[in-house]
Parts: sequence; C-alpha cells; structure tokens
Amino acid sequence: MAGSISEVDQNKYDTDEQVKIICLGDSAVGKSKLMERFLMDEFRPQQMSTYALTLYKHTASVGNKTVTVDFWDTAGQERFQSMHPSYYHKAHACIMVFDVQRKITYKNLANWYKELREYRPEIPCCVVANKIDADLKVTQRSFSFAKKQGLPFYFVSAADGTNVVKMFREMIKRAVDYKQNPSDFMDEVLEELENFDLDTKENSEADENGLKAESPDLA
Ligand SMILES: Nc1nc2c(ncn2[C@@H]2O[C@H](COP(=O)(O)OP(=O)(O)OP(=O)(O)O)[C@@H](O)[C@H]2O)c(=O)[nH]1
Ligand SMILES: [Mg+2]
Repeated sequence: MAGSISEVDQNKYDTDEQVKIICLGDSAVGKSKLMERFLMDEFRPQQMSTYALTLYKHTASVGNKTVTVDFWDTAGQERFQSMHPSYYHKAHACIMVFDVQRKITYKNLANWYKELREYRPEIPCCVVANKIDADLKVTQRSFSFAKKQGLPFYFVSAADGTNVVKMFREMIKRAVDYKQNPSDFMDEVLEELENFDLDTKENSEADENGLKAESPDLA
C-alpha cells in the first residue's frame, strides 16, 4: 500500500517537541482554508497523494518551549463520514469545523465527535463555526452542541480571518498541555493495546483496520 496514511512515520509524535493536531468536519466546511489562513505564507504542505493527506507544518512557541505542530488535513475521505484510524492515531488535539451556512454540517458534528472519541477519548477538542463573514447574524444564534459536550466554541471566518489565530493558538496550547500532562489514563491504556495489537500482528497481514474491529456505521 504505497503512500498510505499508515506509512507516515507517527513515532515522532512521541517526542516532546512534536504535536499532532487533526481537523474534522464535512467536505467544504473550510478546513483547508482555515489552516492556510492561519499559516499564511509560512505553510509548506506536504502532500501524500494516494489518500490526499496534507500535513501543514508550523513552529510555535509555547511558554519557553519551541514545538513543531503538524496539522493533518484530508480531502475526500470525509465524504465517507469516517476517517482511517491512522488519522486519529497519536493526535493531541482536534478542531471540529462546520459551515454556518449548511445546517447538515452542524448536525454531522455529532457523528464526527462520536468517531473521534472512539479513538481518542480524552484529547482536547473544540467546535468551530466557519464562514461567519457570509452572514454575521449567525453569531447571534446559539449552537448548543459544543456547550452540551463541554467543548470550547469559536465563531470564525477563514475568508476575513476573524478569530482564526486566536482559535489555533489556544488549540496548540491545549495540545501541548495535554501532551505534558499524561493524566490521561484511558489514552495510555488504548495506546498500550494498540501497540500490543501491532506487535502480535506484525507477521500477519497487518491491516490497520484490524485495530478496530469495525468502523462505526455513521450513514
Ligand atoms: N465565505 C466564506 N467561504 C469560505 C470560508 N472558508 C472556506 N470558504 C470556501 O468554502 C469552500 C471550501 O473550503 P475548503 O477549505 O476547501 O473546505 P474543506 O473543508 O477543506 O473541504 P474538503 O477538503 O473538500 O473536505 C471554498 O470554496 C472556500 O473558498 C469562509 O470563511 N468564508
Ligand atoms: Mg480540504
């Protein structure tokens, strides 16, 4: 399987200075545009063509530390309402995006969140309402999903930049905090199990999908 997501070396995310942040949400909600807006001319996307995975690299200062942040972005796979398990693997934070102009993308957050928590029960996550430039009145509406789940919520616009830097900076900080405080018992147990599973499967046809018996049926 040349060029698959599972071939990206993810062991680097075990080191202190490397953080992985993923982005979830329906097609065309603005995931890529948000990252591009945040990174502006700094970004150097590394394309993994087979699965249309793009890694955006960013260097950030958090406290007195310099960390390298990999933002993971896909195009296409979200159409199937489910991501490959490797996408979630070792992620330290998640940005969930919907489009304020398309209600269905807000409704689907519940599905994305469910899948995220199956793989990463404890990582910091936020909800982002994108495209507010198209209709500023939406900022007066309440979107209760984030509150119900106890997640931070941001009104943003990738087009005009509103709240984009603030949202990314806060999420980077939370990702680093999460990494530095391994209070996360469930994640550790899950990772142990994953490693165990990988070890035992090494000689068989190791299919990453085998790590989870089946993907949730989100249709
Ligand atoms: N008005 C407005 N349009 C936006 C904004 N952000 C993104 N768009 C538009 O929405 C469309 C989709 O943006 P993308 O960033 O490609 O969305 P995506 O979530 O990465 O989509 P996929 O990669 O297909 O999953 C593009 O036409 C963007 O120009 C925004 O803040 N305001
Ligand atoms: Mg995209």
